[in-house]
Amino acid sequence: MKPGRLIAVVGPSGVGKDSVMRGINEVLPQSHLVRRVITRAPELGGEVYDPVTVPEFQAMARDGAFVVHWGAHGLHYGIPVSVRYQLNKGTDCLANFSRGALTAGADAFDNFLVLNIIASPKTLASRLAARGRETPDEIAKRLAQAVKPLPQGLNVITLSNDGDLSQTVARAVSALQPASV
Ligand SMILES: Nc1ncnc2c1ncn2[C@@H]1O[C@H](COP(=O)(O)OP(=O)(O)OP(=O)(O)O)[C@@H](O)[C@H]1O
Ligand SMILES: O=P(O)(O)OC[C@H]1O[C@H](OP(=O)(O)O)[C@H](O)[C@@H]1O
Repeated sequence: MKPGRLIAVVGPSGVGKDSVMRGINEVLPQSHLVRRVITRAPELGGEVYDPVTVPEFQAMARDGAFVVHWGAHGLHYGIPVSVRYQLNKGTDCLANFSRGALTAGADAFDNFLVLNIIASPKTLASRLAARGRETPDEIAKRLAQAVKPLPQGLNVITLSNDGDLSQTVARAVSALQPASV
């Protein structure tokens, strides 16, 4: 059985990674949305995740519960090893990833593809403000980290999400074909 692709969705905070991932999954329900483990309070929403405390996260990392994990915005994020079960049965998996963890991801997964979502600074600022998950101070810090180069040598699809979400999703689905997402 051909393993599924780990599709790492990256881009600046507020660009629409989770929205694009959910849209792709609606069009291609045979794909799998990876549920991350995050040291974020449970009630904050924005994506479906497994909330844990920092000591819990550290114990999980020590015990080998993650394929890849990273820190950003004062939080810890982990991709659970259960993703390997999905990949091994040929399912393509969509994971909200960190640009800083792409090299580790490419090392960890055989079939690794990057979906790089971009948008203008003006779009990012208005979307983060409208989402309302972070404070204005946290939003300013996220915007300051909007530009980050991707590592060389990866298989990358870049798409703008400045326009309609449905159009971005349609372009993403088309770019991900003809493989069996
Ligand atoms: N094309 C779009 N047009 C209008 N609003 C959008 C579009 N894409 C996403 N949004 C909205 O922008 C906000 C940020 O989107 P989302 O949470 O998906 O971004 P993200 O990249 O996953 O952010 P983060 O990395 O901070 O979690 C959400 O409120 C979402 O509904
Ligand atoms: O800036 P880079 O390293 O690409 O991404 C860092 C982190 O920012 C976002 O976190 P959140 O989902 O907004 O909390 C991403 O999901 C990633 O985990």
